[in-house]
Amino acid sequence: MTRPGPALLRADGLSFRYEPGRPLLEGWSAGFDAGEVAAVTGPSGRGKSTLLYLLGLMLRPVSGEVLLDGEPMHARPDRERAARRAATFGFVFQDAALDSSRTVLDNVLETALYRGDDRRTSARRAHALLERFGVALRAEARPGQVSGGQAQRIALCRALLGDPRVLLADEPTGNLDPTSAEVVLEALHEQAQRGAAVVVVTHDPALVARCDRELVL
Ligand SMILES: Nc1ncnc2c1ncn2[C@@H]1O[C@H](COP(=O)(O)OP(=O)(O)OP(=O)(O)O)[C@@H](O)[C@H]1O
Repeated sequence: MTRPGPALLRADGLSFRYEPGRPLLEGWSAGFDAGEVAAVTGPSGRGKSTLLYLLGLMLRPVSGEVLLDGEPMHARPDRERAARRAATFGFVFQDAALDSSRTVLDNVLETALYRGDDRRTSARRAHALLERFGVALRAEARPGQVSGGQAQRIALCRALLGDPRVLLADEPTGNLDPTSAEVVLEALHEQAQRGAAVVVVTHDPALVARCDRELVL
């Protein structure tokens, strides 16, 4: 009999607090499978963004583990965690987190170039993504010259550029009109259909209703 493999991404007994601070997570566990869009919801300040940082290997838990393909990541050295992050994860930060000193295109290319991907191939793909999300004309602009909603779509382009196996998105439709939000939601589902585990932090009940599962923090 074949047993199901490990979840693509798994949180196992995660505890975390900022120092000094009250515990945000205590023994939190969940699995995220390929092909699934999971929503993480809960009141403001409960630790949803922090959970994404833990899942995305940007923070280390106080105790517990994040497992990628069943492999525990806690004890891996920073350099290996960063390399795994660049190879596996796409991250859409809540405030887009674009570097204002670089053009939009260079922001989208940032992780790909860190990974050592070919610049010309990556740039072609970046242009196609910017086109798809309606921000191609802004490719040579600086992030300070684009709107909040455009910045959010640019951040999504950066996250999708490497065809990530895990896509972590923090309020990815927060600044968007309904039509643009729909385009983003479709992109999240498409990435899941391509075999990614997608985790979306959101306060939007309409978005939650369109996810496969809701985890309430
Ligand atoms: N770097 C930090 N140092 C100390 N405390 C922090 C830090 N980042 C966040 N916090 C605190 O941790 C708590 C959880 O923050 P977090 O952003 O994870 O919550 P959230 O659920 O995503 O909130 P929201 O829905 O408002 O975005 C908050 O009280 C916040 O002030």
